[in-house]
Amino acid sequence: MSVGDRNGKNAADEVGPSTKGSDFVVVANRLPVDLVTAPDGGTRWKRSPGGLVTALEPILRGNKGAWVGWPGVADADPDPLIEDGVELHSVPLSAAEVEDYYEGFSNATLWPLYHDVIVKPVYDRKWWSAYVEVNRRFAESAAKVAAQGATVWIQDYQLQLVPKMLRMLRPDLTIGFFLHIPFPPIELFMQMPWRTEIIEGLLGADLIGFHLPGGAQNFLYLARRLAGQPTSRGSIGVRSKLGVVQVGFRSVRVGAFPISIDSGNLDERSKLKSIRDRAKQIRKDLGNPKHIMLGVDRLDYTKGIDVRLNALLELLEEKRVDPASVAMLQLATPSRERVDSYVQLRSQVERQVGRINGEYGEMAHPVVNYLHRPVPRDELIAYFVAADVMLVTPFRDGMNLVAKEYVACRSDLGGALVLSEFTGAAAELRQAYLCNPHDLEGVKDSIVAALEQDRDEGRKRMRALRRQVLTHDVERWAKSFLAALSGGGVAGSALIADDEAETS
Ligand SMILES: Nc1nc2c(ncn2[C@@H]2O[C@H](COP(=O)(O)OP(=O)(O)O)[C@@H](O)[C@H]2O)c(=O)[nH]1
Ligand SMILES: O=P(O)(O)OC[C@H]1O[C@H](O[C@H]2O[C@H](CO)[C@@H](O)[C@H](O)[C@H]2O)[C@H](O)[C@@H](O)[C@@H]1O
Repeated sequence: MSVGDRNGKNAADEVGPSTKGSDFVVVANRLPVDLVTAPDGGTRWKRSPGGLVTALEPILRGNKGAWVGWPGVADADPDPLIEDGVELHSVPLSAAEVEDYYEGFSNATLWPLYHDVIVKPVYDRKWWSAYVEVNRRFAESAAKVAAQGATVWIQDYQLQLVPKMLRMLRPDLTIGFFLHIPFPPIELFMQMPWRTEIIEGLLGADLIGFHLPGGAQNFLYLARRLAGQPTSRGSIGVRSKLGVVQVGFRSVRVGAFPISIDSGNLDERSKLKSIRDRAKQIRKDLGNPKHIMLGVDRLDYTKGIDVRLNALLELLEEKRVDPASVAMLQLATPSRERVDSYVQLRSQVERQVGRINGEYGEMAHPVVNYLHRPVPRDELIAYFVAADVMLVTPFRDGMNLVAKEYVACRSDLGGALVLSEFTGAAAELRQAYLCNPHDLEGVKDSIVAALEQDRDEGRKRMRALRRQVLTHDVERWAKSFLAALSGGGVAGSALIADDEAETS
């Protein structure tokens, strides 16, 4: 989506809500663009950060659909506009709602609960009320925008009540829901005071998608246990063998659809001379080290940035890595900056960077080059091309698109990927140097193995990784989900109720 420096209110192609409505509507917490305030006080649109936008952008461009979402700043209510043929409809949030619904319930309750309770989730009744109210507003907006019989695809944990709310407003719609983060194990989910409301909210959809079969399986169990609905018994496959929850006369299907990237486009861009030249310049600017190590993440405690910094520090202390031969580049994009756990993480990471550089850096040559700001897309691609070792070490991650992007950028078959087993991507990228982020010695060994890999072994691994990423792109993800939503896919077999499941 090409987003220029346009004023949010005065764009030439603003539209009123279409009278007929759209046949394909995406509903997500964020619009694919953010409204930002310029130094002169005016507003302009800027591309939003994060994997979700990266993933859905090509599909919408091709479908001339509509997108319902928050414009990214409190109290803004821009008129609808058309961007690359896609109608963008804003759902405004007040400052109090940003605090309670977005920073609070979405990112200090659901996010940590669904990511293995890495930090303790906060259960606050006021936040829950805001979540219900904002979900209702998203449902009402989607109900207005969708044409008769349209397909509506709701995205992610911020909007888990929308499927049921929307179905009540518009029973004519086909409703899909996709969860971009892990769906937690039963023992953790049961902490949630509003657990039944969330499961029932999701059951308003016709198809509920997860990245991995394990998440789908967790959901089936909870639908039986908390909503008391019979479910299918068979195991769920990847893009195959859907599960079923019987809700009255409706069959709600449940499946695993691992998301991916626009790998063809990245492969092409990474071969551009301008990007290759920039990659060479980056190596030069870093002092021509033997090895460049790279981390690219939102500054989030799930991503394990602290793990890789600890590993590097110990490797330097143990002289297993020579500070003169490596340069690490860590891009940590600002994220959820007013949430406590994120504020604490920033201090921790910056202390670690300072310690490594204080002890092992040289004048004008720090070991860790740390950037706490977003960089343009082509600059990021040049980082991927330049990096000898890509470090992806989350404690838990729904997918992790960065791992796939690195692979897509390595048509030279160079580079090595160190990848946490606790990412969704690890299920597909088996030829990476897999590691357990809770096992520091294991992480260190994986980093050393990647740094010291034999050229032929590295090429063999990268060739296999690329085969996977180039043949399983974001288009395949969307098509497989939408095909199943429109009736394709193999349903599970016999239905079981909770009492039978407990004994089986
Ligand atoms: N252009 C640009 N993209 C970034 C930057 N930092 C992260 N990204 C992109 O944001 C996405 C992150 O997705 P993912 O790894 O799945 O993690 P998520 O942040 O939890 O969604 C990837 O597509 C990254 O390339 C940045 O500084 N600039
Ligand atoms: O909108 P923010 O609060 O700034 O956060 C950015 C996005 O982060 C999450 O991304 C997830 O989706 C990726 C694509 O499926 C996946 O690869 C990654 O593992 C997830 O963490 C979040 O789910 C999005 O809703 C946010 O927009």
